[in-house]
Order: sequence, then C-alpha cells, then structure tokens
Amino acid sequence: MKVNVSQFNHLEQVLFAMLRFDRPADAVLTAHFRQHSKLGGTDRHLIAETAFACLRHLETLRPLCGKQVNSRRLALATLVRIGGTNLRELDGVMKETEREWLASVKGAELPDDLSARSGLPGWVIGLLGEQEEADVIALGKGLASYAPLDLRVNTLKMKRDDALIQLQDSGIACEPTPYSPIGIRLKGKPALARHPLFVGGAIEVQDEGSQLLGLLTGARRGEMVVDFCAGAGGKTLLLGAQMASSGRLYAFDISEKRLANLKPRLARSGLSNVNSTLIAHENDTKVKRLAGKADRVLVDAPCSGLGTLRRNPDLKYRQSVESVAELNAKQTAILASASRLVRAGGRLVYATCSLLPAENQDIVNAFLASHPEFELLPANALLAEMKIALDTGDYLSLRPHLHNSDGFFAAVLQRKA
Ligand SMILES: C[S@@+](CC[C@H](N)C(=O)[O-])C[C@H]1O[C@@H](n2cnc3c(N)ncnc32)[C@H](O)[C@@H]1O
Repeated sequence: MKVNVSQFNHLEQVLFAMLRFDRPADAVLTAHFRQHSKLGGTDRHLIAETAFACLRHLETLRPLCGKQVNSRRLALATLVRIGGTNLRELDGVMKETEREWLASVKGAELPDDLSARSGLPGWVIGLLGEQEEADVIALGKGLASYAPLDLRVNTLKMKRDDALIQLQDSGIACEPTPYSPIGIRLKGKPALARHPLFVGGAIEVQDEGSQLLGLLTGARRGEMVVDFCAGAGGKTLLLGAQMASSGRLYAFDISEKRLANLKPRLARSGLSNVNSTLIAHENDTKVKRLAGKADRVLVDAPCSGLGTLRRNPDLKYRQSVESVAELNAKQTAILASASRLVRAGGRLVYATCSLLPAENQDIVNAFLASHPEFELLPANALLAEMKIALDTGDYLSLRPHLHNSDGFFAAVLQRKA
C-alpha cells in the first residue's frame, strides 16, 4: 500500500515515543490519536498496525538497520520487511540515500542469533530456562503472531450454540473455541460494543486460555468463592456464571480503578452474588475475616504478562529481570495469604499470564514446600473430568503456537481434608 509523507511522519513520531518504553504502547497510540483527532481511519490503521508490527519484530528489525537504529529506519524496515510495502510505494517518503539499504532489507539474512530468530530479547530467553533453540524460536514466532478475538458466553443468560447462531445471523463469522466449552472464536475483529448480545450481557470478550483458568477453579452453585486478584473482573464474571449467581463470590483487588471497571460489566452480566471489595494489601483485615471459609480461591496473580506479547509486544522491553524478581516477592506473599482463606478440602488455583518458570512452577513449588497442608491436583485430570481434551500435564500451560491462546499457567492446589 502506498504510504504518504503525512502518514509516515505520524508513524515515525508514534514509534519514537513507543520506543522509549516509559508508557504502554497502546497508551502512546491513544494519546497521539487524541492529539491528532483529524487523522482518518485508513491513516490510523496504517500507523497502528505498522508501529505494533515494529514492536513485535524489533529483535529481527534492529540488526537490519545497521549502525543507524532509529525510529525512522525502523519504520521503513517494518513497512518493507514485515508489511510487504515495495520501494515504489515509498516514493516521496524514502530518501535517495536510503534506497540501496532499503532494497537490501527485504531479503537480508538474519544474524545467527537466537534473539533475532525468535524475536525475544536475551533477558526473556535467559529466564525461559533450559529449552531447545527450535522451541524458543517456535514460541517467539507464536508470540509475534496476531491474537484472535475470543468471546465467553454468559451461561446465566444463554447457551453457546444459541449465541453462535445469533452472532452468525448478525453477519459475524465465528466458531466454537476448541477447548473451552463456553467460548466462541470470531473470524475477524468486528466492533461488538453495540451488539445486542454484548449490551445484554450474554457475551464478554475473553481469551480462551483465560476461560480455562477460571474453569479450573471448579466453582459451583451455592459455594463461597474468592477471586483474590479480580481486577476488572474477567474471571469474576465467569466464576459467577459457573455458580449460577448463587452463593457468595468475593472480588478482591488493591486497585480501586480496576474494580470500578468491573461495575458496568457486572450490571450487564445479571449476576447478583458478587461482593466487590477493595483491599489495602493481601493481609487486609477484610481478607483475614474469611480465613478457612472459602470453598474455592482463585489467585490470578500480578505478573510480567509475557504470555500476552501478541497483544502487548512492548512488555518484553517494559519488564526486566529486576521487575520479575519484584513480582516474585508479591506472588509469593499473595499466594500465602490467599491460601489461608481455603477451607479443609477446598481448592486454590494459582494462575498467571506469564511464560517464566520463576513466576509459575517456582512459586508453586516453594509454596508447596512451605505449606504441607496443600497438595497439587493434576490439571490434566481436572480438564478431562470437564471433558476438555487438553493435556499439558500436572499444570495447565498454554502457548500461542501450540494452543492459539495467550500464554497462561495454572496450578490447582487442594487443602488436605
Ligand atoms: C492479572 S491481573 C487480574 C486480572 C483479572 N483477574 C481478570 O481476569 O480480568 C492481577 C491483579 O492483581 C491485583 N493485585 C496486585 N497486588 C495485589 C494484592 N496484593 N492483593 C490483591 N490483588 C492484587 C492488580 O491490581 C491486578 O488487578
């Protein structure tokens, strides 16, 4: 597609700001579009798609820029190498002095370097632990791909088959998700905000992997369930529907803003069993009051989010070895505190959207070593009980290139009776 000078200038400015990595990339984009409100839909699409493609493939693109790695060169290299733009379409944008370099970019060999080949920076590869190079490359490619748009059907309001028919009748191409029995995968990215099923609370946007984490909690009618890190309530809503809006469901979080975002979603969902509670920290007295009372506790822990690189490619540069170590301390403390709520025989699910053993298995292993009153329930057996044909072993471990979901981890623990 032909790129004009104005589009390119905006793209360069956006990339320049994104590559500072001091704010989330989508916040940079939103602020830029707000400032330049006259930009049309085609311009916005080109700028957003190219800037995000650059962040996805930055490890591959950087070595192609030679000694001048800057937002201009990266924008040009992204357009040509990733976007398939040819040099004629860049007339007026490209300088004569750039022609020879840019002509070489399309077919240039990548350096024999795992970062360039996988698209993952060295610190991430280091923390992934012992892995075959081919596996790191396959994982990196999966994380640089585009995420489909998944929906969860609110079973309180509708059956999945009926939602599928209604969506298809309204011209939205979709199919059931392969693993989650309550998920729908859309073929494109249609706007849903005004769709009657969305407005009426029969569907919510939720990645299939995220649905599986919630389902592992096994919440049932009439139980007392705690969503310890509820945020804006993606999983709270699923748990509430699994409980058929009965019993009691506590949604805890330390972020008032996130809990506020749960409110309109709750109103749409029709749930009446949710008690959304702001806590100061994981040892808040509001938490302690429920000690030993919960049938199920979900800890969807704050994490690096590296499993969501398909949607947030900048996270691999906004997180670091140091930030992961800080998160590890939080994850350990939250899991220990949340575990106190679980009654004898009750279930505790620890989950993250991280791919790093340090945030996943290591946290769970350390917890089990210091909490002999808990035991691990194999996730594969629990999924089989739910007739979900997915076996990743004792832990649920999802990867974009294998399961076409974001990267997720979950461990199911049970307090011994
Ligand atoms: C991965 S997000 C949760 C996403 C949410 N469960 C969902 O499905 O939409 C992690 C959440 O943990 C919260 N959090 C961080 N520290 C916490 C703490 N000490 N106690 C409870 N929640 C905490 C964050 O505010 C954030 O909303």
